[in-house]
Parts: sequence; structure tokens; C-alpha cells
Amino acid sequence: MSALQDAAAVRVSGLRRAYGTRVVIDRLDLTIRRGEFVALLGESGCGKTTLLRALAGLDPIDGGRIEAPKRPAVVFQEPRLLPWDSLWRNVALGLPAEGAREKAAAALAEVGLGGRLDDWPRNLSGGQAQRVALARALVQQPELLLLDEPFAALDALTRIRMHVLVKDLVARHRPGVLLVTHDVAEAIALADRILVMRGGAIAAEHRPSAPGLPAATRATLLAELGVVDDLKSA
Ligand SMILES: Nc1ncnc2c1ncn2[C@@H]1O[C@H](COP(=O)(O)OP(=O)(O)OP(=O)(O)O)[C@@H](O)[C@H]1O
Repeated sequence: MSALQDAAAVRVSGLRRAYGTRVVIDRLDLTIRRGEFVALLGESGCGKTTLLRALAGLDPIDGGRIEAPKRPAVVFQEPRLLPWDSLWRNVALGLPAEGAREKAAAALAEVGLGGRLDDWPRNLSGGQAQRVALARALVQQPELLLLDEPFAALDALTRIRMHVLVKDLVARHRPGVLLVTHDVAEAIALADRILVMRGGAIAAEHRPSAPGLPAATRATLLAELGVVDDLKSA
């Protein structure tokens, strides 16, 4: 294997997924490298969540290949915490018992909840609950982190705080990331690479990092998503 291949967090080739006769993913190719933050945009119903669930191993596939060196970790729009378990037990879910509390404590500290190990999910705000969900994902030391609109239900300021946190966590742990989002600004703020899904595959790719590019990219992305934004010129 070459060094480049070694760095892949996931490699997808010729992926196909159908619900009955309805083909949702068709000949989709995608590679995400470790440390690379990829955002996935696309019109509602184009198959983003279907792709994410296939990558997560949650759903079967009907053709093609998904090669991932390790089981990916997933954070969904809702935190999906177990209400009867303390925060550290929620984070430690699936870890071997030995050292689990220490690992959960370190992960909770990383998301700013270091003093809340023995607290309960019911005492958390929406943003804090999503922090716990992130800690639960990162404690697995994933090579691929799948984020399915994890900030969509949060208020605007909490969302920005979460962006800063996630960017920092990804820079430190360097998993490959696939973020499904409807928020063009979020994709531009976080991603190294923005993919647009259409017709069951990746139809376009953008890199928003070059100085001066975000405004142009926003317009380009909105156009690709079929959104006419003439508010500013109205
Ligand atoms: N379990 C299922 N059975 C049948 N059809 C499904 C199932 N799950 C999704 N679909 C259909 O597959 C298509 C893709 O759905 P998916 O949820 O992947 O889209 P999406 O891009 O994530 O949408 P959104 O942006 O609205 O979340 C949709 O037309 C949806 O109705």
C-alpha cells in the first residue's frame, strides 16, 4: 500500500443503494483522508443520510465497496444519550471496563464538561448534550467521524461555539470527517472540501479555504443547490 492509501479514513467505490426499485445512491465514489474535513451538501431527499448510514455500517448496500480501516463513529442531529446512565457511562458505552471512567473523563474534559462525570443527561442543555455525543464518538478514537446535521437543532450562537469546538477537536485527533449539513455557511466555515450530491453521486466539489473565496463559493453552492438568493440585491 502507498502512503496515500494508508492515510485514507474511508474509500468508497461504485456504491449503490436502492429502496425497492428506487435507486438513491448510484455509482458513487468518495475518498476521505485522515485529518480531512469534508462537508456534504445536497437538496433534501438526495440521499445524504442514506450515504452516511451506509458508511456507518448501519444499513446494507446493494453494490460497490466501502473500505474503512476501522468502524466509524457517528453523531446524529439528536444526542441520543441514555437517560438512565450518567454522563461518563454514556461516553464510555462500548469501551472495555478497565480504564473506561478515566477515558470518558478525558473525553468529557475535552468538550468542556470535565466536572460533570456523574451528572445526568436530563440536566444538560441541547448544546451540552451534543458535546457529550461528540465525546462519546471521540473516545472511540475513530479514523472516520460521521456527523449527520449535528448542529441543526442548536441556536445560532451555540452552533458557532460547537463549530469552534469541533474544528479544534478534529485538528487534534485528526479523524477524517464527513459532515452532512444544509447550512452552506457551516460547510464553508468548517470544511476543507465541500461535496454536492445529486443524482445519487457526487456531482461537484469545492475547496473554500483560499482567501477571498467564501463569498463566491457561497453563491456557487447555492446555485448548485437550486437556491436563488437575491435578498442582498433586492
Ligand atoms: N427506509 C427507507 N425506505 C424507503 N425510502 C427511503 C428510506 N430512507 C430514505 N428513503 C428515501 O430515499 C431518499 C433519500 O433519503 P435521505 O434521507 O438519504 O435523503 P437526505 O438527502 O438525507 O434528505 P434530507 O436532506 O431531507 O435529510 C428519499 O427520497 C427518501 O424518501
